[in-house]
Amino acid sequence: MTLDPFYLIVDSARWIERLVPLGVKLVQLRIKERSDEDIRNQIRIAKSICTAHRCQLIVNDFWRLAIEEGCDFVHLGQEDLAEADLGAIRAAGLKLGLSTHDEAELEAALAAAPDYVALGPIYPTILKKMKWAPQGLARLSAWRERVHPLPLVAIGGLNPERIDGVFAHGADSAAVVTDITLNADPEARTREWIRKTEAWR
Ligand SMILES: Cc1ncc(COP(=O)(O)OP(=O)(O)O)c(N)n1
Ligand SMILES: Cc1nc(C(=O)O)sc1CCOP(=O)(O)O
Ligand SMILES: [Mg+2]
Repeated sequence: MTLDPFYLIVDSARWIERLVPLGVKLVQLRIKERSDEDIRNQIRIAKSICTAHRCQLIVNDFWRLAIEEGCDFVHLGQEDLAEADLGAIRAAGLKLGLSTHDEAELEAALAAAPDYVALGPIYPTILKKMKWAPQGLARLSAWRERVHPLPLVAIGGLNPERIDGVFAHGADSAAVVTDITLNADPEARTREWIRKTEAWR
């Protein structure tokens, strides 16, 4: 399986409506602290937009809703993984991406036979408080060796200036939130990301 090198992560279907039509091919819907009803509704809208634009939708955390809504890819962190029913996810035909932040998490992730592994935060992130120091690029290269032949996703503090570095150190896809969603012109920044990742596509 291959992943698009530009992996957009957003917190609403509204963002998906705005940015996916620009040519985004891989997007994660990462919604926190909303009712199941609201999240279900946003998954529905996101799925319909992504289908129309041939964009791969990945649902973060809410694997039950993803199954019920006929999605085909979920992302889970280690705490999510501990509580998830992997058998049910697989039986429903969903692909699975997993977060890792240290050796123990990498072992646990590989044991779950995921479809990709993410390593973060590569650089400091302002999106959420994290207990891990920035991993840096050398760690990404080490993960590349360990994760092969699975795709490796880099996440945390990425921007267009840092893209070439993460790919040169073995990432297959660069995931991003605030560099786009907090940008003064998210549409222009999205186009810049698509251009900058073209060489890796
Ligand atoms: C591509 C990607 N990598 C890592 C994460 C983080 O997942 P998790 O550790 O479960 O934290 P939350 O995103 O749920 O706060 C991710 N979502 N996507
Ligand atoms: C959601 C998330 N997970 C991370 C991890 O390391 O697992 S870093 C991160 C935040 C990514 O946002 P930004 O691109 O704004 O730094
Ligand atoms: Mg999670």
